Amino acid sequence: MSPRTHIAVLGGGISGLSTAWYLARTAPSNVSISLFEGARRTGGWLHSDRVNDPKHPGGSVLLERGPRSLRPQGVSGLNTLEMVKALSLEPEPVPKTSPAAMNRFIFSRKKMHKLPSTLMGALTHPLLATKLPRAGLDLVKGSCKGDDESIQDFVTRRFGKGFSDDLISAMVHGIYAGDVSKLSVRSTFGMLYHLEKDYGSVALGLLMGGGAVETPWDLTLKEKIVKNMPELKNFVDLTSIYSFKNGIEELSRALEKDLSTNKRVTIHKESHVDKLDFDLADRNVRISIKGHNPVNVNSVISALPSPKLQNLLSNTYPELTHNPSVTVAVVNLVYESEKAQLESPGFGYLIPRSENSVVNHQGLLGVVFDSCAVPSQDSGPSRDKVLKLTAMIGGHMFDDVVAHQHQHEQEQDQDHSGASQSSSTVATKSHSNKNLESFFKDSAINAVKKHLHIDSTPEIVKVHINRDCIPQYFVGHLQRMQALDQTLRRDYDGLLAVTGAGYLGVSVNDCIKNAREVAEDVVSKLEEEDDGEAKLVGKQEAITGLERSWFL
Ligand SMILES: C=Cc1c2[nH]c(c1C)Cc1[nH]c(c(CCC(=O)O)c1C)Cc1[nH]c(c(C)c1CCC(=O)O)Cc1[nH]c(c(C)c1C=C)C2
Repeated sequence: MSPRTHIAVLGGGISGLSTAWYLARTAPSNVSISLFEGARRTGGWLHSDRVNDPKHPGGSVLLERGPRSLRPQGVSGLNTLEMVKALSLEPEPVPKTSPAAMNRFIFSRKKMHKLPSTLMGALTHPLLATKLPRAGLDLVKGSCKGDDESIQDFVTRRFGKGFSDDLISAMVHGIYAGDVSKLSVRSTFGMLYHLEKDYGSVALGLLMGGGAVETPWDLTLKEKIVKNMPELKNFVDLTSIYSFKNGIEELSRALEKDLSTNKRVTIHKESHVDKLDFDLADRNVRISIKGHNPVNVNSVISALPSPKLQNLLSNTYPELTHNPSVTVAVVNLVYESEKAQLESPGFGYLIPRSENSVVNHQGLLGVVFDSCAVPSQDSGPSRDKVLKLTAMIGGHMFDDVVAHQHQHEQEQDQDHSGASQSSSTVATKSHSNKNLESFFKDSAINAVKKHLHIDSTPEIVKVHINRDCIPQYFVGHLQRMQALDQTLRRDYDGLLAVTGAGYLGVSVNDCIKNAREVAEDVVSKLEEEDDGEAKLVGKQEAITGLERSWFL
């Protein structure tokens, strides 16, 4: 029986791989799936490297570039765990009782402070003690008049000026590497928005047990997973975060391996998709690929960054290009543990915006204590003999930091040569990139000296600049996603759906859950024909991948 319905997935990141995987698990056998991976996935934010340890022959350390752990809690956490089990991966759990689970810090006013672990803890945090009388405002303040506002405006309106400068801006650095004055409160901290809308006060709403943001689809999914895999409950109850021996990237590798053994799935590696042409009457999409013959399919699910999708379309959708993505420089530092120890073990520390002009003019977002956060990833003699730290730099401050550094370089060059630069642009650029990496390296080492009092020289230093790695949900994001939902439905009638970190959640768990939702929805639109085979048909409620934007 030859396949009659062909679905294409664009993008080889965790969202694209998960979408293809869920399609392969749920679509009837006559449906074929093509995954166009695009640029090399290993260049991405979820990449892990294993590096030989020069001081301990035979030993190796794992260096991560981006998020290094997953949370098992909530419906999205449970959903990822179910995938982990289905792929026979072995999670390395970090128990709730470990220092990494209990101690997250914020460096402010020359001191480390423990980050609160609950929203109520945040409202009564010592860093905010002087502002507490204003926090009482939350109980009497009215709700936001519009549909959205920045995190800073929300927090200032409810709790008074200054709240967002310390605690909140630091937390926003640790998840979005973003700017509290630009990010949408509704899309990033939906719980706060809903507590205010439903109870008129964040504190009151919390006391009343409110704030959960779960769609009907989430609730059904949770019920299904808990019923089918009751054994996950124990793991969730005991585990704060988990990773894998070879890092988070094990998940993408396992998905790719599983897909490559499935006869219905074709993986087009390093395929550069140029253009998408839609024929609504024939229900066909023509995919043009650089250097290859075009491929015709019945439906496309794009898991590409949204500006990349815009480049493939004839129509213009401002919603795809409104939000920028930030660049984060990641500096992995490996010290010999005999010479370098943490005073307070934990997950790491974050730097708030308010510290920026004082100690953090170099754009430091925070530092992860890797060997404490996810122990057990280093092998052989390196285990327990290294202190691994990762500094994250830039984010929303990246361009300013780079501009500042270039200006500094030019001033130094002029001082040395007494003349302005005359080298070619290319030479200047590569020279600057090298200088930039060495600047990030020095910034990271100096920050660790200053904040953690670690003076020894690191044995391994790796700098990686993750370009455009975290999409920034600016104010009005959800409304733009709702508008996009309507226009995609109108213009493509189910021939194009979208998923990925640029739309409805940046976390790995969100990306996987949203991939599942779009894949299962597309499969549910397959209609059985007289001969018993399944075919994709156009319908009033064609799938776009953005349906849940109406429930958030
Ligand atoms: C210092 C900067 C960063 C640190 N992690 C990230 C940045 C930019 C990236 C990141 N962190 C989280 C996410 C989303 C979830 C995911 O995909 O796993 C992303 C993209 C999770 C996260 N990290 C912190 C918090 C409070 C959260 C939310 C969920 C959770 O509680 O796990 C805090 C945090 N991040 C970093 C540090 C050093 C830190 C706390 C001390 C590093």
